[in-house]
Amino acid sequence: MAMECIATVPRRFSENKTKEDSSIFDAKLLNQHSNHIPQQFVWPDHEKPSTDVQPLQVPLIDLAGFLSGDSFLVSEATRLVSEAATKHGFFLVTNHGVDESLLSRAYLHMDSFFKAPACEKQKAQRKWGESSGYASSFVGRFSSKLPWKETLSFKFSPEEKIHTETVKEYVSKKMGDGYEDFGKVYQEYAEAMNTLSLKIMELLGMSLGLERRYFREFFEENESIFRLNYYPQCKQPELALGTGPHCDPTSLTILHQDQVGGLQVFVDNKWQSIPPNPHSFVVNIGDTFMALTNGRYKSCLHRAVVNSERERKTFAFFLCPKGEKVVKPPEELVGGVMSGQREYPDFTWSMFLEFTQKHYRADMNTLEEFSIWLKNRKSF
Ligand SMILES: C=C1C[C@]23C[C@H]1CC[C@H]2[C@]1(C)CCC[C@@](C)(C(=O)O)[C@H]1[C@@H]3C(=O)O
Ligand SMILES: O=C(O)CCC(=O)C(=O)O
Ligand SMILES: [Fe+2]
Repeated sequence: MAMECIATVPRRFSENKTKEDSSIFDAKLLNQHSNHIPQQFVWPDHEKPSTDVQPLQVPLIDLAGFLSGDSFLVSEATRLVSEAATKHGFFLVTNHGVDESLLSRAYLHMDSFFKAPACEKQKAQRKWGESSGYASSFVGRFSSKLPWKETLSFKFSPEEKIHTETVKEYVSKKMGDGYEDFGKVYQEYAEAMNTLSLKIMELLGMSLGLERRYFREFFEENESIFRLNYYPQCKQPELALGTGPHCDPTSLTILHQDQVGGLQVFVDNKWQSIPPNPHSFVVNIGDTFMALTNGRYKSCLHRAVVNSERERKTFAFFLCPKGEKVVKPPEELVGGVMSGQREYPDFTWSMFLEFTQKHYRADMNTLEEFSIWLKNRKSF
């Protein structure tokens, strides 16, 4: 990997930062230079991490069992998914068919990128309003409650459907020579997530009493986001958050976390942890899928905490429909035995994504705020 740039020492964080300032967040240097984290990374008391967090029991779905067609295994999988998705939207998937060696290669390459000098990472710097690219500290985007993480996000569409820039082409364009293997492993990972997400869409469709292919066809052509989350060690983890409290605005999130732990979900009025399980993926419903089910399946509040001992790494694949597809629930989930009441307006993912990238920081109210924003736009 080319290291032609000279490591730049990041300018110190000071109170009078302007939004335009793209100060480099180099946690290693921040950690070495002070026992206190910059004020911009300190969260308000009511959002600071809690200490006595217990594990949340989420069902472990045997995906191979579901796909085998065995009637008992199918009914067991659909029952467990229906219960979890109706309550909090989180479940684990095992026997998923993703190659373990792909996972270990993906983690290895993550180290090589996030441990590179800041100016090397900045070659892929996220541009304002864009959902792809490298982001550190988010200081150019938010002025307070900064997440203690660095992220590298890619756009992904299954090539056989619409030819868009692939992950490996993006990496080559942004990072140049020496990143061929890096681009290849994340292209392969994103393709594996696309395959896995469509299988899960079959399971979700059946669990709602729809045709098995209903949601699979809705997402066959997708314009998804694949994100690497790197959470450096933090000197004051009791004051910071790796990722703040939010519901994913997307449709379905497939997350792999390393062995460190830190993902928490707000269920039954308290924060509960999802312990690491290397052989499974954490899957959660997002706002867009909640709208597609007319509110039947829940997009749930969650966050990531950090620690002072170990860095933490996770991969998040966010399945999103084609940008211009209209997001509206099937009649079966609105009429019939249902109240006939629509919970959310029709919208497109491209509008919702633009809302989160240019107008509103995703939190626990994103979908409601977006619905209001849409109505206000229409009344002009
Ligand atoms: C569509 C997206 C916006 C975010 C990345 C994906 C799905 C999750 C969103 C996010 C992680 C929710 C918390 C706030 C956020 C700003 C972050 O911490 O990164 C969100 C992402 C984003 O807007 O970049
Ligand atoms: O990294 C994690 O544990 C969660 C990250 C997350 O929720 C997100 O990126 O949307
Ligand atoms: Fe999330």
